[in-house]
Amino acid sequence: MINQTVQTLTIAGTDSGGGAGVMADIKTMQERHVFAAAVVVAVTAQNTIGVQDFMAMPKKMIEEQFASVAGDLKIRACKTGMLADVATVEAVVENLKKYDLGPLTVDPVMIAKGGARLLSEDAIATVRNELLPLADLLTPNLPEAEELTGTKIETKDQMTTAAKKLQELGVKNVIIKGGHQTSSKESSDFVLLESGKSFWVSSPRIDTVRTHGTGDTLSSCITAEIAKGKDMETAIRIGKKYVQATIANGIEVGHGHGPLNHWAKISDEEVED
Ligand SMILES: Nc1ncnc2c1ncn2[C@@H]1O[C@H](COP(=O)(O)OP(=O)(O)O)[C@@H](O)[C@H]1O
Ligand SMILES: Cc1ncc(COP(=O)(O)OP(=O)(O)O)c(N)n1
Repeated sequence: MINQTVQTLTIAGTDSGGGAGVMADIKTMQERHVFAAAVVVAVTAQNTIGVQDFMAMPKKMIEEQFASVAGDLKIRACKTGMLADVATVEAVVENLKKYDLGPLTVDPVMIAKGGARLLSEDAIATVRNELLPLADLLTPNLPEAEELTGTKIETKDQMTTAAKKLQELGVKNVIIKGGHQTSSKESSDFVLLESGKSFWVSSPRIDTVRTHGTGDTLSSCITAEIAKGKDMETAIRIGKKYVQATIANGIEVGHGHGPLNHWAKISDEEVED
């Protein structure tokens, strides 16, 4: 008898250009050897140059996708990405409460690298008050952590304080990503675990414009590792190694912020599944 394949779910928006959102999530999960399903909550017309347009899915369609997935698959871990607006966040929260989809990683996507808003301003409070308390892991970048905590974050000390504030909002584990700190030679993310343990995961900053989808890739890799049964710290460390490899081994696609190389491999001891 064949063991059941580890199944994961992304709940996010699509990227027609293939670099971010559901597309980056599925490529990452596939590369990390788990099966990926998707509840598409928004569709974007997007490429490496920017987001040209987007449309959120109607509530009924979101509900039906959740029912289809939960009615057939055994999801071991899931993640959220772009959630567009208040109605979409509320629909996702309702369905996350309804079905057992395993540990939840929330990537609170707000603004794309090109500057386009992927979450309406009035939906930030809904994410903070309704979605965050459901999250096993929250993965904000610096501007997202600033919005969610209502504080300016410019220093490492401010990152650690913000992580504590985010935990107070009901999130179990937090990783604040430092990718936007472009003046630093290292790309350092701060992790605060449920146990109170905290640490930095750092890697050399790579000087490239090909960083479209870094946040999605990190959060979906961590989700895949959690689904495979890795503990939170190990899953985060593998996620960081994988995202570094996908940036370091760049591919040439498009004319703007190019996508990552999801084929990039990390060494066997980190893959160990
Ligand atoms: N130029 C870079 N070199 C190395 N790592 C990077 C670089 N840019 C981002 N990262 C890493 O990619 C991950 C995603 O970070 P970030 O870009 O801040 O998220 P987002 O895509 O959500 O804005 C983090 O682990 C961060 O440290
Ligand atoms: C549909 C969609 N979802 C998420 C993002 C943002 O992805 P992220 O990994 O934060 O990468 P950048 O936008 O910062 O390149 C997106 N662009 N589209």
